[in-house]
Amino acid sequence: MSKKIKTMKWDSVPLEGFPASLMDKFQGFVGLEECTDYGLDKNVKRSKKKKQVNLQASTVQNESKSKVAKKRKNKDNKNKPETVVVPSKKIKLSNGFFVESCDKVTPSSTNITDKDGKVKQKKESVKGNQTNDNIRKKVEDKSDKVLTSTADKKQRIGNKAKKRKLGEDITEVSSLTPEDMLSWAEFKLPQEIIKALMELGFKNPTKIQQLSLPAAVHGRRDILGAAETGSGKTLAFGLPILTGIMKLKEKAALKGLDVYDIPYKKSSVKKKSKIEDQKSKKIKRKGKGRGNKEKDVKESSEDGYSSGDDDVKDEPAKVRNESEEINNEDFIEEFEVPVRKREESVDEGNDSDEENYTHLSDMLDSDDLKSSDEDEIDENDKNESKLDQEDNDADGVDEVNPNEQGIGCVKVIDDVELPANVMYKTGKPLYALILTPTRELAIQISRHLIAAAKYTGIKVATIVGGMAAVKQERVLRSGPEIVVATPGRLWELLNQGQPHLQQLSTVKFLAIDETDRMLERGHFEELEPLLERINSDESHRSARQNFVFSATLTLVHDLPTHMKGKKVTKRGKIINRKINKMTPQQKINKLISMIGMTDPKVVDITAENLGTAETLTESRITCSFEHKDSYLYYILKRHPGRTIVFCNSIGSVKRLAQLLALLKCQPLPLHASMPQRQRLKNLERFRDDPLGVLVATDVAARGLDIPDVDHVIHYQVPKTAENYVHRSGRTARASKEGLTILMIEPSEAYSYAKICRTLNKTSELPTFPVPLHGLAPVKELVAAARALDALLLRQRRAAQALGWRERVARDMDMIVDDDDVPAAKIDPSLDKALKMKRKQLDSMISRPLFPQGFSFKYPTLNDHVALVTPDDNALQVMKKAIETGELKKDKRKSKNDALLKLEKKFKKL
Ligand SMILES: Nc1ncnc2c1ncn2[C@@H]1O[C@H](COP(=O)(O)OP(=O)(O)OP(=O)(O)O)[C@@H](O)[C@H]1O
Repeated sequence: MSKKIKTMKWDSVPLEGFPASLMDKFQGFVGLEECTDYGLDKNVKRSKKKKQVNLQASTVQNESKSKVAKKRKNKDNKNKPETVVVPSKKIKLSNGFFVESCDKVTPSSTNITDKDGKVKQKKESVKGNQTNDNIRKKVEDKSDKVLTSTADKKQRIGNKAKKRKLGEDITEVSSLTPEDMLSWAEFKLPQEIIKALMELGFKNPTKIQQLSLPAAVHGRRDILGAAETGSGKTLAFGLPILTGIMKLKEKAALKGLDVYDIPYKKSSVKKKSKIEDQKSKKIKRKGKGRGNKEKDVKESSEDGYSSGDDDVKDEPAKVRNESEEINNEDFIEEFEVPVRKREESVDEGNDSDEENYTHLSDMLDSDDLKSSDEDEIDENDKNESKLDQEDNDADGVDEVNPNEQGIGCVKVIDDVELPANVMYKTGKPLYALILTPTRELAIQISRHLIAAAKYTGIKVATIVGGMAAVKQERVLRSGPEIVVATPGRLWELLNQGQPHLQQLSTVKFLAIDETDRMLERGHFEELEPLLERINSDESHRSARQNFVFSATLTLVHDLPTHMKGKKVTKRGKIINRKINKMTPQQKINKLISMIGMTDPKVVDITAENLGTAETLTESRITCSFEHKDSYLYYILKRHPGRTIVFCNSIGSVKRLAQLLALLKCQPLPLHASMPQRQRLKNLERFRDDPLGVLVATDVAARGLDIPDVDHVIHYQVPKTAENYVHRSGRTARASKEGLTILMIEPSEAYSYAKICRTLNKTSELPTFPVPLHGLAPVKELVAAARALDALLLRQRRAAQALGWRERVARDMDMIVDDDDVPAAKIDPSLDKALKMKRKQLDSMISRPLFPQGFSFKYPTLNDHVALVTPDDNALQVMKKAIETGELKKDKRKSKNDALLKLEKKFKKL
């Protein structure tokens, strides 16, 4: 040990985020940090000073350099072709921003002159161009009706080069003006948010946004929202959260209060009861006037904003009209809170702080995504802890290089038990927590929020498994106002004592997306303790605003057969164990109590279609198990388009992806046992390819917002009606049209009938038209691919067996000499057969599948040079079939009576 260290004394240091009075509650800390005698901090400061001195010196140099550079730049500019920009409209926003709408913005004159928006606006114009390119490409693909293999390839490659991130919008930079945004005015959202919405091109709120924003923003009510898939639920909770955070910050800054102490929610509710008390007293006093007064109140609440009768949309207005005793201050302002000076560090909002934002591709581009076997199932991010621990070990030296200081810094935390009911204040409050069931959804929601919060300075962090925890911790250290997370990783970091997350019990906003899925028993074991932790402080729980959203919030699926009806025991005793399934109201009540909501407003607009989008066209294909692959291949080839094929298991996804790859369909698999890096890559590739085929499990069923998915194919009947709704909801989003095809084999008839019953379908789904004569050559081709697949499987198994022999020998410390080394080829006949089959398949794929004169508009299923006509559009084909009544005949003729019988049977039950 060096002399310096020997002479040092142990000293106590304040822990980040903990008041000194609580320090003695902790036991088990072994602090070696003091060994550094704060040398690290000092040195950091010193190095900062050094940097400043260097900066000053360099500015003198830079000034002279910049003169030269300017000259060069001018010279360069002279050489460049001049771009003339003619702004068609220039409007000044109330917040002082200028908005121009130009036909061509390359580069805008505003971009050059406007200091504030210089970089951002340039970026936007680039994004806009890329977007246009993308859309143009798609339009060209479809309207030109010609797809050459080279063009197709180029397109795929071109799209790859763009590297947009998951959840990033591809809509064109909108040409909306502030005047177009009037329909948002009634919600009184901050100008910064309106500006972002304008740029996103969101001219009007969607129905769910319209119905939930008044109660959420003005009434500060908890919201239980159920609306069809793709209807904008994310912003229905995102906008109130962003607005609420801005108001809280504003209030804290104005009055010098501690944000932690400002209650947010329930003012309206408490006040409502107070007002109602006063109202009733007044009304009693007024005697005769009572009837009129009541009528007035009722009328003001009948605003069409709620499906229930507990609407508070007009509360502020009502209050003002109603009584003079109740003054007309803003709802937040009404609270008398203990005045406490804020800590200096509270005001941390900084737009330009890029590091505070989590960027998916930042994570992807760096090599800290983990390898395949580290990453298993979303819902159970458990296995990651060990590997991430290694990352954490390195984390201590992340910001300061120990070698530079000469003395390292060691943190030893010995199984610390943090008291659950302690309030943690880090000076950078965590305002909102958003929980989602899948990692991809968390990333997507973050992106949507970041886009809406573009001008607010609010930072959003994404905390998900499958990515290095060290980066996520770093982002958390910067104190983001919003954390979007999956339960597993959040729970892990929370238990590791991550300071920012210790504020979970004081969050002002909690949103649980896809709530019904999240709270399903046995799915997220971390969720229950998480909620316990979040609800551990009663005063904060009751002041917290909660948002619970899903397309199937009020949908209750049938119980599995084993849970209903009579059961005969081994001894022959008959037990009637009929369990009644929950009613929608019971389901909602359960959610309310589990989350700790109070007085929520229920906005359920799923009544008619039970969660599926109005613009969705549903259909089915009934076939034998044997022919499912052929039907699927037929649809993919006959009706090309961006398609998601859903399977019920990881095994099915793997098998199908392998088969489709052999058939040259370029499938992109997605399932929970893939490495996270690959999952995201495949999703991004799928999004960028207008002819992409994603083969996925239900991990992709909920929430994913990939624009312009043309078809959703349920390769297997989903296990529940909820899954059917969510899978189907990946198409027909944001008022666009889409088609879903449910593939049913006889053994799935029961599940199909159950889904129909749960979704109140009075008749069977219409059959998707597939001409049988068109299917014959497809069957032949698929059979050849399957044969090849079987041979490949044999080969893989044999190779695995050989590897196994070698491994066992090594494990037993056996000397493996040359004679023992297995022959490179296990079975020469297998190899030969493989070669032959491959050749055969390739030649079949290259041949026209249909004889000349075949009724299809193009001659082959497999030739990319084939013409694609609008008649090939599956949605149009289906719609036409419905219109012409082809289906009625089909229904009578078909052998699906078994399904109808089953359905009838269900009705009798
Ligand atoms: N006001 C709006 N105007 C136009 N588009 C909007 C608006 N609000 C949201 N969107 C867009 O609608 C699409 C669907 O939104 P979102 O993902 O929030 O749907 P959702 O209801 O949560 O769907 P799901 O139930 O599948 O999770 C997104 O691309 C989003 O950008």
